[in-house]
Amino acid sequence: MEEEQLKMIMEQLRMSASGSGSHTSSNRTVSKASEAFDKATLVDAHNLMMRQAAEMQQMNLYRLQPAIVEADEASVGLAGLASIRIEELKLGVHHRGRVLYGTLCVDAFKVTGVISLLEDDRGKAVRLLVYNAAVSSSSAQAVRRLFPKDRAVAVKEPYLKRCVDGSIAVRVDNPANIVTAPAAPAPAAGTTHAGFDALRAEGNKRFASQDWLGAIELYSKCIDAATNSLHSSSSSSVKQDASKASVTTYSNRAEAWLRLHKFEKALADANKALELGLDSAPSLLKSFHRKARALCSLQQHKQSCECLEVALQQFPGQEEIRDSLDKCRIHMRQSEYGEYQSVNFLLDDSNKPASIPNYSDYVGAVEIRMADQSMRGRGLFATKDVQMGSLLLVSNAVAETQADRKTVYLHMDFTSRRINTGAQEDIVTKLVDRAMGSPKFLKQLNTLKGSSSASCSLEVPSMELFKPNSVSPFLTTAEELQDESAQIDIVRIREIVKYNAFGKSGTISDSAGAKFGEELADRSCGLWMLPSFINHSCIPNASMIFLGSVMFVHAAHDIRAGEEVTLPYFDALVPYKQRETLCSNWGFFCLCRRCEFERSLCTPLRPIANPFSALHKKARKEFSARFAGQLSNSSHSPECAEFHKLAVKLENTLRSLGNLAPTEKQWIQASFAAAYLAGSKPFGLAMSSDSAGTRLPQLQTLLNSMHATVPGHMMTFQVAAALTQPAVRGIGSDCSSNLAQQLALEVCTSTFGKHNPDALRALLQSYSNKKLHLGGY
Ligand SMILES: C[S@@+](CC[C@H](N)C(=O)[O-])C[C@H]1O[C@@H](n2cnc3c(N)ncnc32)[C@H](O)[C@@H]1O
Repeated sequence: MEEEQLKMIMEQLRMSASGSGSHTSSNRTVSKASEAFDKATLVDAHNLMMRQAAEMQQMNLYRLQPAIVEADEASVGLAGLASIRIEELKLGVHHRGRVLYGTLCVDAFKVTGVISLLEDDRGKAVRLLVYNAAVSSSSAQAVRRLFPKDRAVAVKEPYLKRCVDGSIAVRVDNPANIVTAPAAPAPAAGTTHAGFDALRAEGNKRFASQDWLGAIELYSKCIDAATNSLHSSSSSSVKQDASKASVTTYSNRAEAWLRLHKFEKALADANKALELGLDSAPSLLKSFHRKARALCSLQQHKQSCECLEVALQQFPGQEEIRDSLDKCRIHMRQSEYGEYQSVNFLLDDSNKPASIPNYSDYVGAVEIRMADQSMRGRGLFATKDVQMGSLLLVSNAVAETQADRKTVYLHMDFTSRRINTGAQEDIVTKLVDRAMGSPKFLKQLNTLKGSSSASCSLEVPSMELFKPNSVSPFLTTAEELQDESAQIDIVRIREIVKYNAFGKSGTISDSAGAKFGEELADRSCGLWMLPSFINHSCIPNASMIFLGSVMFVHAAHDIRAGEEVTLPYFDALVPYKQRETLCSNWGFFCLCRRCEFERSLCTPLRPIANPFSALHKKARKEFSARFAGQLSNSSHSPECAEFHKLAVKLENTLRSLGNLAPTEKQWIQASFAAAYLAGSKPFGLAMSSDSAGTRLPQLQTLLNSMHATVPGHMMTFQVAAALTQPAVRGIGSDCSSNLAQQLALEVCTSTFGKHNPDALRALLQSYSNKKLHLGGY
């Protein structure tokens, strides 16, 4: 990416995001409110901006996914807000307790935020800037559907700001602060059979062109018209037509909601279609399927199975339902008993991201409790003794971004006048979108740490909220759905992302933490609900792997009942100072035994730690290159000699430190593992002792240290996999011993969970052959 180009684009966007570009000729500096709210002038400016935005998009240099957060933005309920007119709005004021009603009088478009124009009942207009609305920037259609022309809207607690060019606009950072009125009722033509069919057919056309919102709008009109006819017509044939039309259309709308990942709405529509139940078999079948899919996506696998069992009773010969039921039962076993056949996928030669199966959530023998050290807040604890490799939980990402190299996520902070980039911005938008219409999801989300304030005051939420198949008492009530967005607080959501989201590709720069929005490298990032309660340790007892966007957490060592489950938040196979910085990015200071010990050795280790930290990335790279099948290649990077020297120096320092406990020595060796590896015989320099005769630890000894310190680390697994390779065994290390082979299997169990020895060996072999491509540290 050309930095200059990016800077230029950001600047253009910054201008247009502030209202309109100062380069737009038709924009004048306006000072008087009466001029500022003149509809004709504003429509002209709007149309010009829209054309310019389209031109910019045609340049198609980058796909920009911007999001902006500025003020404190908790959304309140509509009830009790007093209305305010456009001319009464005051500049720079957040009109608390007020609501602005109006009609969207132009086609909306999106640059950094959605831009539209709101007209009130006095014919005055004001530009509307809506940020963080989850509409794909590439789809002008989706923007128009979300903010349709001629639609009545209410803007809660409007905030009027002056833009850089002098124009003024109502700025909305939290999309939950805009309530769009339902579409106008269906025209009279819809009250005949042909009319219903026409509306539904038009909806189906929109559906076929993947305009889900457009389809939903037409389906809704069809349902309204059918319902009106049912109530108002005296003709029994019209009533029958109306009832048939609404059953099919509810079912179709359920599918459109499914496509939009609005599972609660999909479930409500599928339920309605089944309740009315007068439909012909194909539509009824589809409704069962749609209900089952919605329940499955809501992690209600038991209910999903029940739904399909009822369907099978009604349609005994239906193979499709039988197939779905079989699949659903697999999910049921996953979610209830943790029975996953993930190893099959891991060992499948053709394993590709696109073929990753759907996995259900699972909650094993863990619960949330207050952590022992109160400043750690809540943590996840084992409820019984668990063995190494036991599955603790499986969690689907609730929001994830897998950005490619062409996608740039922008964060424009107008308060600090900074523009940052980071995939976390996209997560915020996705979470807001998901929270709209899902009170249960919002409830779950709001249990996560979302501020820097005292961790000890955090509440311990009920585990029922996170367990798959648990419905009651978190059913969505009609009341909750009425003002579904009332609780969405975008500032809090942004903070939640800051404290809980992380990258999964396993490099230091990919981890999110408090580096929110600042790293161009933050391209992959996600949020997992229950795993967000797991605290960090530099000597963790759990490990995580990702299959697609699903996180599997295993016990990486035996864990006793009542013990806290911990994970490394970052690559913890690095020396103390690096870990300290990474912890501080997450907003805490680590008090684990390893950190306390290494802190006490900062002075003697400094001559090694400083040069190592500068070269650490190179060491990792060298190791990875050597590991990736080039072991026979005798060439190595010039730094290898440097790593070797550092490793020798470290061994001598450890010796001079006298009586270190074996665990303490292992911690230090693990911190500098990359230096040992890149400077060692099999992976780097072809020698294992220096001229003075200092011997470096054997590979197996080093592996033991890494495994004892950060089990489940990908580099640890790679070393274990290498131990099983003849190329490494042949170098005269102690790798061929049974003990070494046993250790390799143990490391594999820590990383991938319990499997039979043959499967573990196959995994080690498969990794050696580079067939596995997984996230994790
Ligand atoms: C993903 S959350 C973990 C759950 C959190 N403890 C809670 O109560 O919600 C990350 C936050 O937990 C706290 N934390 C995690 N590990 C910690 C540790 N080892 N020491 C102190 N605080 C820690 C920090 O405040 C961090 O920002």
